[in-house]
Amino acid sequence: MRKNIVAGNWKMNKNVIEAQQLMLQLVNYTKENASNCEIWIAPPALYLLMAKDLFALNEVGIFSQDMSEYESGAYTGEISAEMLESIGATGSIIGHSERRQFHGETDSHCNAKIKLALEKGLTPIYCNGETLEQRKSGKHLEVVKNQTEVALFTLSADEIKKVVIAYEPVWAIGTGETASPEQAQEIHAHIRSLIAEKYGKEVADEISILYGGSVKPDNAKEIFSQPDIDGGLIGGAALKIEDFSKIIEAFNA
Ligand SMILES: O=C[C@H](O)COP(=O)(O)O
Repeated sequence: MRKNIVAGNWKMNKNVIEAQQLMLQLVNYTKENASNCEIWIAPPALYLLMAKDLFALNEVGIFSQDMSEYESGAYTGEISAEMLESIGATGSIIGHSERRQFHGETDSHCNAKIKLALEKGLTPIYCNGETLEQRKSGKHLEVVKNQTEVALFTLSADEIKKVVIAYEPVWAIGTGETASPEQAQEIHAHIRSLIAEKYGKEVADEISILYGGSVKPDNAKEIFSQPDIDGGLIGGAALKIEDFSKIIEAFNA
């Protein structure tokens, strides 16, 4: 079901004490403040169990930042969908551009991971987006189309409805440069229309599409107010409760 979501991707930040402190701040924040969106966090994998414990009584979704395309076995360093399911995780980020850039992840890998996640009842947050070069050469719509088709279009209508998509232009990640609300809206509408063409409008309208790339307290409201933008996947600004909470509050009237 389409919902408004603010998801924090902590990436490779915070030692265990700092992670615990930020989680406790978020536990307190969510106890004291009602919000008009779902709140999800993706801490480093090492802290997922701690997150499950600390948020046991809060409605905060707990996500891994990646998961394996393999089911189980001799894959050193990997975390499986089944492991995530077994600790009660909500889901996993899949295909983040940093995984693509530094670990050679492709949309075919994403497709395999998404299927495994769905089989285990996990919510995949599938990330896509173009590089600066691709945008400058006017290929952004085509790139995102290709990514979306390869990663998602082998899914059934029932399956794709359970996927959350995060459009993250690579040139806006951690750079302080944000896509304008209009640029982001253009791609979000494009993704939704691709899904509508393939699966029908009803299915497309059920899918939450998040924007990621230098979302901050001072630009969140304008970005989230676009008709096809259902929230954000937040990096740097998810690392401080003051910033993250203000972004959550961008959904308040
Ligand atoms: O996963 C989050 C995105 O990569 C955005 O990161 P950022 O908010 O630091 O630009």
